[in-house]
Amino acid sequence: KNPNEPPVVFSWFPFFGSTVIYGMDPPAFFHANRAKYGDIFTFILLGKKTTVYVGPKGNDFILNGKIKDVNAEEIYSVLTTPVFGKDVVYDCPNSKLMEQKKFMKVALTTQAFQSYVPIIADEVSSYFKKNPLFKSQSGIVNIGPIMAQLTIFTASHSLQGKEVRNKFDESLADLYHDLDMGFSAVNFVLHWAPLPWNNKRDHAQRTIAKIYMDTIKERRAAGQTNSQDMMWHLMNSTYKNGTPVPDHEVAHMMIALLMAGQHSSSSTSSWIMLYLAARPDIMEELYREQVEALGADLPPLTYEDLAKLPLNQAVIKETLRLNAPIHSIMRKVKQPMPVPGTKYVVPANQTLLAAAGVSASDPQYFPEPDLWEPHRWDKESPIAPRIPRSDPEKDETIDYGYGLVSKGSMSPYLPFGAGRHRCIGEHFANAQLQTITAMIVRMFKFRNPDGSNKVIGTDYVSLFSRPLEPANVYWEKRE
Ligand code: HEM
Ligand SMILES: N#Cc1ccc(COc2ccc(/C=C/c3ccc(C(F)(F)[C@](O)(Cn4cnnn4)c4ccc(F)cc4F)nc3)cc2)cc1
Repeated sequence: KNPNEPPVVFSWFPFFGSTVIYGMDPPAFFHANRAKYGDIFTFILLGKKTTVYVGPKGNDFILNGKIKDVNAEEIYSVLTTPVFGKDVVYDCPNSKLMEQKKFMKVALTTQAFQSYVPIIADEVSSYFKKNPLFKSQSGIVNIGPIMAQLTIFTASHSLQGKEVRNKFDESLADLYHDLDMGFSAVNFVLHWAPLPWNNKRDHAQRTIAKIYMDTIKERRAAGQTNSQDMMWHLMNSTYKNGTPVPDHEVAHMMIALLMAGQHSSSSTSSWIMLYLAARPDIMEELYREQVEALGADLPPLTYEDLAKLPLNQAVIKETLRLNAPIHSIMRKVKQPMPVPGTKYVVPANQTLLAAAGVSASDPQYFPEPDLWEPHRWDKESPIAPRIPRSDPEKDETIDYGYGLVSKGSMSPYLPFGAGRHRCIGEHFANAQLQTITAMIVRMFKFRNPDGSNKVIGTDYVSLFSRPLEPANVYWEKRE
């Protein structure tokens, strides 16, 4: 028992340690051990000492850690590089990732969102018109696969471009599935294993990358259009050292963005539909909110309309509070890290784990934390979040090379992370999720098949937490 290191979670097993008990339900594992040991404790994850530091201080310690102290790519690259492809994201120096995030962010402008919202809205309406499962007036459907299809159609058409969207109706869907098989938690540990699916993953990665590179050549030959999509921006970007972004890096960044957006948004949109089925009253309120704000004839949705629908926005915010798709953010410790305010020093070569979701369900910040209640985000709500309003000066923002990001160091609500590795897809994700939700509210009424207000449990085994399957919803069309 080393007094200079955080307490270690007891376990009977050498090597495996607490891996399985953590892997089955990470939030339960975090809460149970926080009660026993406090905000900072170490557990053994597949032979690796992993120090968890929860709460706003822990989030700040890990997410705003200095680049000389904490490293993301050494942990994530084994998982992401075989799926995305080489030379991008975690297969390059962090300084290059910062430039790549700047290129991506440049493409995610208000003007781009203004063109994306009608595209997403049309994809949603035509999806339900075409899908034979929704021919009748009402029925029961397993919602996960529906939202996964909706997400890939809406994200590929808006963010990736029309050519890519059309290819999802042909070969790309199966290739994407093979690639996706490689994007799983087990590959975190068995990435080296010649597992059958890893060969399919590698073939899919090369084939999809080639599809993107052929599309890039076609577009170059056709000459500049005014299209807003991500591919054009990446194709016309140049690194600080004067090198234009090579075609293979454009293709690999497009795959990275496809994977990021797909898993995070399909998980979140599935949760949203399950919460609306559990709370039909909220779904009715959302419908009335649109009628009052946009008119009873419900005109085609625009990007500006989304800001007129505060409850619609709160539904996404509240869902991400309870069901953030990334439950564990991990970093490799590069040199000993003294923990401020304690006698602890986290040794080099250990893993640090930030679990931002723990403070998002802490009663100290969110009264009745386990209650999914979008109205808690209303001004005068009795269960309003108690987020220490760190005054604007102190709520420092910092620029790592891709624009100002809030350090978010005192916030108990960080579904998009914070600091150097913070998400650049937040605004796209919100526009996509708000549009999908608003369109579905227009077409359907949901409830649980048994009429209860229950919500299904979480599958933590895959890389992104998502609802257990099957998760059935009773739906009926609004006349
Ligand atoms: C609900 C949707 C989403 C959630 C909850 C989410 C969450 C996160 C989180 C927690 C991180 C920080 C990871 C870390 O610190 O290790 C992150 C990073 C990132 N996300 Fe997202 N994300 C979402 C959607 C998206 C979308 C749609 C895109 C792309 C269009 C995207 C692209 C990225 C990128 C490029 C990073 C930077 C990784 C790094 O700098 O290391 N995300 N996201
Ligand atoms: N027994 C057992 C047993 C033990 C343990 C477990 C489970 O243990 C764990 C532990 C950690 C994790 C971490 C999730 C994790 C991290 C990084 C990424 C990512 F890098 F991929 C991402 O951030 C994703 N992203 C960002 N925004 N949207 N998506 C990203 C970044 C940039 C980019 F361009 C594309 C990206 F998509 N993805 C996921 C998941 C499961 C199960 C079973």
